[in-house]
Amino acid sequence: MSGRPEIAVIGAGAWGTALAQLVASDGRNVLIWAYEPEVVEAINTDQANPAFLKGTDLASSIRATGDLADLAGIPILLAVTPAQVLAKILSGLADAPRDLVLCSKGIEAGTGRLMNDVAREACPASEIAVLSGPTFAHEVAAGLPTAVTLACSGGEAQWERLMPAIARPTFRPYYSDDVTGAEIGGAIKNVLAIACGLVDGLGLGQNARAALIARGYAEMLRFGEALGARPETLAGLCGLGDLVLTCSSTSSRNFSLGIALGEGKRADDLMVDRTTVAEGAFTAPVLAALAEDRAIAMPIVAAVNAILEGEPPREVVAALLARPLKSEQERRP
Ligand SMILES: NC(=O)c1ccc[n+]([C@@H]2O[C@H](COP(=O)([O-])OP(=O)(O)OC[C@H]3O[C@@H](n4cnc5c(N)ncnc54)[C@H](O)[C@@H]3O)[C@@H](O)[C@H]2O)c1
Ligand SMILES: O=P(O)(O)OC[C@H](O)CO
Repeated sequence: MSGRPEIAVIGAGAWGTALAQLVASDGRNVLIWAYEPEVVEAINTDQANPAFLKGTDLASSIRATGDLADLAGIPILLAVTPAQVLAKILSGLADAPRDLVLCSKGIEAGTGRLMNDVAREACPASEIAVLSGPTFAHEVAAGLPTAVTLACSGGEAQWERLMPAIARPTFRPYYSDDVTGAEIGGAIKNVLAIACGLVDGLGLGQNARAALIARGYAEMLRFGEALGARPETLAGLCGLGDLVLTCSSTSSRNFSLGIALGEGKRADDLMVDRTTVAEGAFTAPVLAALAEDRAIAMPIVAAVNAILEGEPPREVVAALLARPLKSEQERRP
């Protein structure tokens, strides 16, 4: 790499690495921060990240570091860590005016904060944006056509700054200024994907899966409304779009986790040795608690949480089906 990087990526999992490859595809210098020293080494030595994105030859303009201090002065940072460690990692960054684009999907356990709340507190000088949508990392890394929501707290001026950095011929961001809506879609679809995987694992059929997607979307809309998200945001790529992708493919870690739970494996055993992140397992408890505190009817989210806590899936499903019949627009459980 010659010259100062214009973009940095924080987090070298599958998605951070794919985004680095995407933004480097026009020859831009990109610096990626990785948590594991061996990932830094593999990227700098072999232009590869076999631990998290096997089979991709990374662009020569991508370099890696394990030192957050190296990111100082870079005007655009893409934050792509697991949601539960974002606060800790951002607290290690020197605060400075810059564009901070949040690409993680989840809600912080313990605090109930969305990622933009986490980032505003850790990096008050930054302007926050949220990039979210139906995006399997391996497809983006392969240059397959993809579209996302890019919600900019800094409005159109920030969008104009970010476009040249992020849009590419096969990667189409769509503008929004609804940062909260963009985040809620991505966080909740992970929990609903576990629910749809459970349907597969339990052999409950495709009617049940379609019902869960539609009724899960109703839960997403109710939660979004309570937090001030716009329904049209949730009807877009970052909500419905991502729900459709993640609830129907074994490429989704969340969907696959649901299948394994439905087949009778225990959540504790499935989570213990994981190196990749299934965010829905961390979001489900905090989301279920937030919904209960605010009296937002989210029975599917509560059911997923109960199964993650060890309740037998078939009993949880039976209880879900035994609820009183009601209007499709009813807002109570
Ligand atoms: N993979 C995808 O297709 C995809 C697409 C869109 C969004 N996302 C979101 O991006 C975020 C990152 O997911 P991913 O798929 O890139 O990760 P991954 O599952 O591929 O890898 C796990 C990541 O967690 C990091 N990690 C583990 N423990 C850590 C710690 N203590 N501190 C800091 N980092 C630690 C690892 O370094 C690695 O980067 C998640 O919120 C995910 O929902 C993923
Ligand atoms: O593999 P998952 O379930 O984390 O899904 C990845 C992306 O969020 C899909 O948009």
